[in-house]
Amino acid sequence: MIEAVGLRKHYGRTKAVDDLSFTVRPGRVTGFLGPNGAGKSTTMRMILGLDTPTGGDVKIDGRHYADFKEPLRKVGALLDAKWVHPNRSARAHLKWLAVSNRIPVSRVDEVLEVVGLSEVAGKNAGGFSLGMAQRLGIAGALLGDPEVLLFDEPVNGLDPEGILWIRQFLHRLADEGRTVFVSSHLLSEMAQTAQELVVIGKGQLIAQTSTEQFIADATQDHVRVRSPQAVRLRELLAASATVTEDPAGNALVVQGLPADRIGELAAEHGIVLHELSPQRGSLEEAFMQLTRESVEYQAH
Ligand SMILES: Nc1ncnc2c1ncn2[C@@H]1O[C@H](COP(=O)(O)OP(=O)(O)OP(=O)(O)O)[C@@H](O)[C@H]1O
Repeated sequence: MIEAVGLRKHYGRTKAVDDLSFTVRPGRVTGFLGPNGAGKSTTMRMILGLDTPTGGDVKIDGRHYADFKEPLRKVGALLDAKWVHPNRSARAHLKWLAVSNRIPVSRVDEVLEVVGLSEVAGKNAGGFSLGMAQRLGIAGALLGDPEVLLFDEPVNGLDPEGILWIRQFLHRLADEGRTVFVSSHLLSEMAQTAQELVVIGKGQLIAQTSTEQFIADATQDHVRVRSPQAVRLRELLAASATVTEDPAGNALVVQGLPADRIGELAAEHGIVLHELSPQRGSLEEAFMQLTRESVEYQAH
């Protein structure tokens, strides 16, 4: 379990992380979500003891990262996939990591197998595609068979196949009971990957909730209705719903009544409908709206 309490990191006048508290539990994939510059990487670096907090605290199972005698056995992390010696083979890179962390070298071939790199293990990592480099980074994170795993933007720049592989792999790690904390600036991606979300904007917590709940709260369903008797229909619906017009002014936008009920009401009053279509709010729009609000809220 990862627990941050009142965590802060200030760079001069920039509050990269500002009084941030959250908890990441085992057995689930927890998405760490926020727009670019929200403070995700800074927070991850503080979890790993690579940055010292200006204030507050973050602990892993009640201890600071630096207090673990063999940290790679407790926490594995992928912060930058390009962090590898270009002239070293994948196997040599992992062996070096294993030896310098007193992890049995036999583990190297195991993790290469787990991430599907066994066949290219002897090739220079410098020639790897981004997807292969990500897999090698993940293999490094898994060397110590850690309970806690941190991944910073692991799907950035990957093709759909690579994204799917990472998504399934993260689920597998969580199903094994590990704590999996993965950052992204894309809500649509996280919606498919994470079961829990920690959402931040401008270094502050916006929400910590299940992904399902976050999406339900963030997106508002509505129904688009077109009718040649729009004025009458609008009066009728306004008694039990919120009715506005779409920006082009050629349809009513109804919130608070399902499409079925709108159709029934129109029929009961002999109103002709040309369109009756349920709409779902866009995840990305809702997310941008939420994070924008947090910025404005902070400014006031
Ligand atoms: N070493 C540093 N010195 C000064 N400012 C920094 C430093 N590291 C980060 N910042 C600033 O802190 C803020 C948060 O940055 P951070 O990289 O943690 O955000 P992020 O959410 O990971 O963004 P991204 O998705 O772009 O990686 C930004 O305004 C950034 O410019």
